Amino acid sequence: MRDFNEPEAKLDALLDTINSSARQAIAEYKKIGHGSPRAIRLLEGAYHQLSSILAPPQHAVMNFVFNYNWACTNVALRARIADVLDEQPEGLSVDKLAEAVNLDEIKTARVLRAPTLMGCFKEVERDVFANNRLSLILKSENNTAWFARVLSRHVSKCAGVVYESMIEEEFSRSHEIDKSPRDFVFRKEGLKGKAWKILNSTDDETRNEFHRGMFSLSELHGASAVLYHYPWDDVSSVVDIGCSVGSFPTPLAKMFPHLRITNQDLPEVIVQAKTPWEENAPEVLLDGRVEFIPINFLEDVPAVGKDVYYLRNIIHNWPDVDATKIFHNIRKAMGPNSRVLIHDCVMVQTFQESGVATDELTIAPEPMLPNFGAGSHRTYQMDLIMWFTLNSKERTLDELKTIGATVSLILTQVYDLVETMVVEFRIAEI
Ligand SMILES: C[S@@+](CC[C@H](N)C(=O)[O-])C[C@H]1O[C@@H](n2cnc3c(N)ncnc32)[C@H](O)[C@@H]1O
Repeated sequence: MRDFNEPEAKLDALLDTINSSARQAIAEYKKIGHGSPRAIRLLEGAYHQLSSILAPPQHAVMNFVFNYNWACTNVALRARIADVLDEQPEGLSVDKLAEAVNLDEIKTARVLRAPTLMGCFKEVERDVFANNRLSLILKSENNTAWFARVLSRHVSKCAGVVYESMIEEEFSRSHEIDKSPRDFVFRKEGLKGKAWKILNSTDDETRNEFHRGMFSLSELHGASAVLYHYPWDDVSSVVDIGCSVGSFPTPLAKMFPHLRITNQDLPEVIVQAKTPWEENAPEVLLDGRVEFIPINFLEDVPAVGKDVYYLRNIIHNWPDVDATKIFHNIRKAMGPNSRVLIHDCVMVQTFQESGVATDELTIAPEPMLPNFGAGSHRTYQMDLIMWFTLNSKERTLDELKTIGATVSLILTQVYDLVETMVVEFRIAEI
């Protein structure tokens, strides 16, 4: 056992973790083109922790704010620079590139150099840029490009007023959904609109942006891992509550032909929800294994007596009072063998709490922070996005348990899928 009170032992252990996780990621990269999320979580967490110990403090701290890569990425996305470069795999001089996207040449080069430093785009010779493995993701055909565009354009605006929203009387101590920094921005700009009305808007561009963003989030989170990790063979019916346009239930139906699936979302979404099924899984529609039922889950009870009530990226959208209403309505629909699956990012503390069960969670090896530190970067950023846009949050397992307990549901199983977790609840036996 190493004594981590000795600073050197700590540094050596972090270096060992970097070494072993990097070796694992390299082996995976050779096979599938990238390291697995599990290896990358360890690697990112360990090297950030090591560098924050070794670097001058002002250097480490200023890196938090010396970070305008989001602004440069936003320009690249909106000007579709990766699409233009894609036609010139050997590289394109910045004067021609700037002309093609109708921007200033000198500014375009500066916008590209900051992400290039981080490995996104390549300067093949002075003022000649080309795509590389990372910048190809920014091509407009990719869902990730759309999600990155929404975050860097809209959410960054909400982030800019967080402190103001925390000291303005009406917003400061409110945890209601319509008192988010986004609402603060809207009020300042004289705009109106509830978040879900806008996201499910009748304006095709906004709606398309949102739907592609949701597909991207699921890709980013590797959320399809739930298809392989949950025992779907043991259930026969699944309700996807807040299904959107079906990025989860369509592959589920294809992989498990015995399942009967109910899609539930707001009426305006259910109208659009059939199209992707017609395009991607028409055989399931023809089999009659899938149904579409509109719902307002804050008020209505979902389809009754099904085996699984699955909610992905739903509970994190709602403050506690609304999340409790959703649980309450589902509880009314459940039969004795039903279970609820909450599929969200789950917050794990940066410290080891004595007496708090960690269930099935993977805890990082010492001397790393128990939650892998920077290896959990995206989870903590998602939590902030939920706050900035919906005054909501990602939750800890204990917070989820507390909401479940209000309707006599107990946590029975946790599946740690690295970027997200699937948390199973069943009716508590009395
Ligand atoms: C963040 S999206 C998640 C979509 C999908 N579960 C996924 O992971 O891709 C949230 C979904 O909740 C739906 N929603 C919002 N408010 C709702 C309500 N009151 N009743 C039913 N669905 C609602 C939205 O229309 C949207 O499709």
